[in-house]
Amino acid sequence: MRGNVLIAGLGLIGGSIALAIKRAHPDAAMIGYDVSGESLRLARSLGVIDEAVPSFAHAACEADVIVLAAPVAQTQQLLRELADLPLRPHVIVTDVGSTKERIVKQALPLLEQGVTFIGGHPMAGSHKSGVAAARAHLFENAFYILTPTEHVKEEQITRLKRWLEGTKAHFVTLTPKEHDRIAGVISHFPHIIAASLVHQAQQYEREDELVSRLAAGGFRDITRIASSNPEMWRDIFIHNKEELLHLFDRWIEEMKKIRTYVADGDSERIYQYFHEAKQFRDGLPVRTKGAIPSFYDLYVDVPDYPGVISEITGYLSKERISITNIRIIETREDIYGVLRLSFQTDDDRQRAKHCIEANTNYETYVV
Ligand SMILES: NC(=O)c1ccc[n+]([C@@H]2O[C@H](COP(=O)([O-])OP(=O)(O)OC[C@H]3O[C@@H](n4cnc5c(N)ncnc54)[C@H](O)[C@@H]3O)[C@@H](O)[C@H]2O)c1
Ligand SMILES: O=C(O)C(=O)C[C@]1(C(=O)O)C=C[C@@H](O)C=C1
Repeated sequence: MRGNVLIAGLGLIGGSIALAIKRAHPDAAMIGYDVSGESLRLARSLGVIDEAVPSFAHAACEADVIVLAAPVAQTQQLLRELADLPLRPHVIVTDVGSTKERIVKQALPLLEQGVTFIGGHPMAGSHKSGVAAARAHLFENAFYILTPTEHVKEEQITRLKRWLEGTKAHFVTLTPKEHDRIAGVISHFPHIIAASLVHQAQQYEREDELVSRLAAGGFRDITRIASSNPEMWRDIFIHNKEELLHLFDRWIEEMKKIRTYVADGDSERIYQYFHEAKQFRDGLPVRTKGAIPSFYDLYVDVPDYPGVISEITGYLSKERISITNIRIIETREDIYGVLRLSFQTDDDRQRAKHCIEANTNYETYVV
């Protein structure tokens, strides 16, 4: 498709959307706007956009598609500005914000003027922020939620999906309320848990500095998202307040319940608690990105001697196969350890498997 695509907010998500749109529509002109001149310059020099513009209003009036990709409170502000501008009659305006009710409400004046606004939320991301972390494949296989109102015609939704087809995401339509309820439990609330675990460890650290030195595997896994952008999460918590207050109450009840099992030394109930959680967690779809990101993991049995990791990564780097994560799962003296290598795609994982098998006699397997 051809046309001017304006991306307002060139961070992780805006940058990734820009790259995905360009991948599917190379003739589209990707125009970027950001309040940060630095992000704008970086986006231009990384080739994420074709043109950087200093004025949102001017570029919006010339745009065929407008993607708002700023933090949610800023997205509301941009929607306010759009409502006073003479936009092209056929323009499609969308956003990528992690909350939907307040944003869609903010878009009502636009919708009442006959402008197409379709709320959107690609359900994949990272704890990293900024355009340097943007990737065209960030949303591959992820769910991409759309929250059109009754003002929006079906053909406009189809047109937006065509613009976004380079994301290779799966589109799902929800009402803004449904969206905020579900995102509350699987995305927003877990961020508070991660942050509060970190706060708890930090308080313990004041009494014993070994705490952070010993914080390893499990703690790191469960608190990864506590490294996310605090501005973004502050805005999400202000937007989805009602749902989150409800989740706090339920969580406190949940903690009281498991606390009682522990206090009573009720081994049967404690076992059941973990067992049921494991069953539900293990049953979640693994190939779909989203709240539980999918990783393409390859396991390698490696002898426990110094240099084995650099040997393997050396073979992979010669073949230009990039690894997204690397971890030794178990090493004890004199026995084989398990090296877990994570890749962005199944294809990378297959290539890595062949490469390691061709260069070593270490056993590899996919679980
Ligand atoms: N990070 C994730 O995992 C994730 C996933 C899905 C959706 N989202 C949503 O995507 C949006 C962007 O998040 P991100 O992770 O890309 O953040 P980011 O911090 O990487 O990027 C945000 C960008 O918006 C710019 N910005 C701020 N105010 C602006 C304004 N008024 N006009 C134009 N640009 C402005 C910032 O300078 C920055 O470059 C947020 O609404 C967030 O809720 C994030
Ligand atoms: O993987 C991560 O780091 C994320 O936090 C991604 C995540 C999530 O909670 O799943 C964060 C916010 C979004 O709106 C969508 C995705």
